[in-house]
Amino acid sequence: MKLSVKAPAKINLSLDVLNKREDGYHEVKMVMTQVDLADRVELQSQEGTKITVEMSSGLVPTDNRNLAYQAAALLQKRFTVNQGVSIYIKKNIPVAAGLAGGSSDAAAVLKGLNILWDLHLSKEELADLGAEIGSDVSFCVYGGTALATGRGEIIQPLSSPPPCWVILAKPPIGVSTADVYRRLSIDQSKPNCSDIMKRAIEEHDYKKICDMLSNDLEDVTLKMHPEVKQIKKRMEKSGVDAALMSGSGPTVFGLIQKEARVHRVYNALRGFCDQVYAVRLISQPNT
Ligand SMILES: C[C@@](CO)(OP(=O)(O)O)[C@H](O)COP(=O)(O)OP(=O)(O)OC[C@H]1O[C@@H](n2ccc(N)nc2=O)[C@H](O)[C@@H]1O
Ligand SMILES: Nc1ncnc2c1ncn2[C@@H]1O[C@H](COP(=O)(O)OP(=O)(O)O)[C@@H](O)[C@H]1O
Repeated sequence: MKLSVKAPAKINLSLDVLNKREDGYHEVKMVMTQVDLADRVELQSQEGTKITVEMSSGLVPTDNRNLAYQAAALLQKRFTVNQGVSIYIKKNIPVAAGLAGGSSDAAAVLKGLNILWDLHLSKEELADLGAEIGSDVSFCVYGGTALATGRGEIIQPLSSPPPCWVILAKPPIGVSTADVYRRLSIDQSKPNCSDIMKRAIEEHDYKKICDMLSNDLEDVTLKMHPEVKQIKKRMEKSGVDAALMSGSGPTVFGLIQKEARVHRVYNALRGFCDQVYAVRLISQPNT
């Protein structure tokens, strides 16, 4: 049997870092949402118990360091599955970009193998397993839009934000999430933006969503990589409604509601940065 699962990218509309925990992770509160830039994950049963991964892009290892491999191995071990799988990933999401491409691939494998291997696990159970692979995997299992707390693995689904275009621009640098968290100094007095962002989404208030875009990790990455700051400035000047860096970066996204403006912004960024995408928010959870 063969199965194909879509693995969409995410952006962080807000990201508050609350404190550093004893286990080395940071307690966060963030509003995340998916966009229609997606990898395609193909799963095919294979003889024996071997797990193999192939990718269209050579940038990511295909051995047990691959998050898709880890997802399959986790299910196989936890539920003593006596079957193998070959995984092919058509990579469309830029790697190490703050867009959770690897986490989304892992979530797609969990969801796909749940069907292929007849495991009958609930979304909650899949999300709990996802948290063992990475902090962003649980959100990717749910998909859509959500408030994420804990280290990012506690998910409260939210309604969809008002429809809009999203311009993504990724400079040719990779950013290590661990490195960005390590360099952050937490400002405890800073107001918490995610609660207001959550309310703005519930109220379907596009202007408030734009006004409240906020990311505590942005300053850290902008200081390390001034070219990210340049891209953000360029985006703001070219006419987006609001712009922000996603996750630990370096991708910057801009929100636009007027379709007539999308081409202008896209072209202004294309002259400046190789990887630019004009996509839309996904309005329904990806089941
Ligand atoms: C920053 C965010 C925002 O959505 O996204 P990305 O920029 O990676 O897309 C996430 O918090 C990233 O999630 P993810 O990429 O799954 O992180 P993990 O693999 O769990 O952790 C990588 C490393 O980041 C640090 N880390 C991660 C999450 C967290 N809440 N606190 C941390 O301090 C830890 O040092 C950890 O070893
Ligand atoms: N299937 C995968 N796709 C992308 N990256 C992966 C995958 N498996 C493991 N990785 C590793 O995970 C790291 C983070 O990748 P990614 O999920 O693309 O970025 P981010 O965490 O910034 O959103 C990279 O260093 C990459 O080598």
